[in-house]
Amino acid sequence: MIQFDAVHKRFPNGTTAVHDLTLRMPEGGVTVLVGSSGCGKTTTLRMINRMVEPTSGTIRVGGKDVTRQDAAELRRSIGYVIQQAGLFPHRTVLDNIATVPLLLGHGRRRARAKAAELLETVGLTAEAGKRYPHQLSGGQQQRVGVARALAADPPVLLMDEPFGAVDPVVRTQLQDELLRLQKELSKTIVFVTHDVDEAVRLGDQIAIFRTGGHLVQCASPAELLARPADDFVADFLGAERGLKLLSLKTLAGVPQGPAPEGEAWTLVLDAADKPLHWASKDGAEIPVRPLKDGDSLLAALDESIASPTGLVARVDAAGRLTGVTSRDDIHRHAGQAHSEARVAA
Ligand SMILES: Nc1ncnc2c1ncn2[C@@H]1O[C@H](COP(=O)(O)OP(=O)(O)OP(=O)(O)O)[C@@H](O)[C@H]1O
Repeated sequence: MIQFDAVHKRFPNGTTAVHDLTLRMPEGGVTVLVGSSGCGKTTTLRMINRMVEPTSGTIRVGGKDVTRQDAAELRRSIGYVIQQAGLFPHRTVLDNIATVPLLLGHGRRRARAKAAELLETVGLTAEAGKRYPHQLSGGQQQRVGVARALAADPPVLLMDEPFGAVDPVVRTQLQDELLRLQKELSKTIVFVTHDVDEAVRLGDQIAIFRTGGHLVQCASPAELLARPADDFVADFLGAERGLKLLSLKTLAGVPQGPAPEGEAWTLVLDAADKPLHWASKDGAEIPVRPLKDGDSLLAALDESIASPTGLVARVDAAGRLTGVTSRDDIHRHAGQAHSEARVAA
């Protein structure tokens, strides 16, 4: 767990970057820091590993005051990932990842073996390990950055806009990858971003800052979306708060019934019962996007609008049809999700 108590940071030029910050970042969870430019997110992050020293207040990591620990040692025990990956250009990818284990005194062979294992963990091939950073795409470089930060198996990972410089498709892939890794590794992650959708997707809790380094609200994504503390938070989250909330709720538990037969539209399946498309009596075909229980209510709402029948095809993990759900049922559950979030908040 990371605990900030009454932390202030005032730079020598008089700028207050962080103002009286008291914040708890739970162990094994992802805390996302968001807010407009210059509101103190990076400064907050960098005070955790003492790249910036607080003016007053205390920061504890795992119960220990960071200012009482050797700064270099502390930094080695905390993974740090930045936007441009920050890789050493003249070292191979494998050697980049092996840097920290080497610094920690592991032998060269052990450090490289660990690096090879991590390459695979972040979804890169052994061949990529032999290349130099400039020979990789931006998304691959970010994966290397994550692998390098994980190399010492630190309990804490600091990530400063790690996916800010890649296109939206790669960004979504990297987010998925991080969520998958986090399920396995349960690190205590502090993640800075400008992107509200990224925050909602990744955060167990989101801390919203405003200029002057003031923390305005810290809550789970569902709580924030259902009950923003003030107009600043509401504006920051954007006009589509309701839809964002639906992105957090899944289809599991929403009723389904048999697919219609002999009506204006029929759901066509292949031999393995996998939905192919909707077909009308006069031969028109409309694509179908079958959804699984783990897909979001937002995806279901979207598909129910695209579907010519208002019905959403539901499939099991193997892609076989389990039933269909009506637009009305999706609306009802969407409404329920909102009331539950309001009550819980
Ligand atoms: N070394 C420094 N000396 C003086 N002022 C600084 C220093 N570093 C940051 N600041 C100022 O402190 C404030 C907070 O900066 P910080 O980088 O923490 O914000 P941020 O929320 O991460 O911003 P961004 O989203 O633009 O990266 C800003 O006004 C910034 O100009």
